[in-house]
Amino acid sequence: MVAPPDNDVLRASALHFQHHDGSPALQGVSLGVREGEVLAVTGPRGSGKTSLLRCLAGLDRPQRGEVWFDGVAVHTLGALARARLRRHRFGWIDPVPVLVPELTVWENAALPLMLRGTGRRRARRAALEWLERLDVDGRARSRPHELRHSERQRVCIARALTVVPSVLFADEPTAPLHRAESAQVLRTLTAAARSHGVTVVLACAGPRRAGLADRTVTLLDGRRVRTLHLPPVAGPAGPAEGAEPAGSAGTEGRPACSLSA
Ligand SMILES: Nc1ncnc2c1ncn2[C@@H]1O[C@H](COP(=O)(O)OP(=O)(O)OP(=O)(O)O)[C@@H](O)[C@H]1O
Repeated sequence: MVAPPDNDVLRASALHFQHHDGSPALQGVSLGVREGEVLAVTGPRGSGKTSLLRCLAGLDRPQRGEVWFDGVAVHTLGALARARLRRHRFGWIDPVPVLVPELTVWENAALPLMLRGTGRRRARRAALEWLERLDVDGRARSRPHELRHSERQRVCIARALTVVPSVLFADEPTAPLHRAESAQVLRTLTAAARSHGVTVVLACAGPRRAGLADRTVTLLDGRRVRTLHLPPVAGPAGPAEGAEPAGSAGTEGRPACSLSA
């Protein structure tokens, strides 16, 4: 097997993924991510954003298709090798903050570094730096239950950045934050990634949050689309006359969706 001959640090080819219960999530998605790029993956709920990020990060294995990272065929790796790859090269942010309740905030943020073998003192210093950037350094000695939900999410973002991963997968990272806070945190995240050469794959539901990205890829029903035009949902009698498409801000109101090649 030979790596695709291009400059993308991460590449997916014709990914097909379905969940254990048979739900189709990805139906032939291909994309490349350049080194240092901030790529936004947008699309409505259920369009496959999380599934795509999970396949790219080696958390799930596609049933068909290939994932290449830095010359490594991720789709062929066993569970242990994928876990090692994630620990050493990738960062992950979930839409809901999950922290170790027994550890303090700084210990949580330093944990991935310590798991990589960095000493406690150095890991603490790095964690505090990132907590400061995310404006939660004042909470460094608190336990997660003492924080507000949005503060816990900032800690999760700091934790993901502390290791300065090669690729950061951020799945709706600002979902628990209100709009102004969300915009500020996204700016911090993308600026930090740019200054440290971190490649970012960012899933976000709406085009507004994708504004800070270098490029946007849109999914609809597990496929990559060029423009998002949601067709009206057909009932037993067919689409309602003049029905409003249940679209996002990017919807132009035409009852069709154009699929990319
Ligand atoms: N654990 C699961 N088991 C079965 N089907 C699932 C599971 N998670 C997601 N799906 C289905 O897979 C498809 C893609 O979901 P996915 O979560 O990847 O989309 P998404 O764009 O990230 O949506 P959201 O914005 O709601 O997170 C949807 O049809 C969804 O219902």
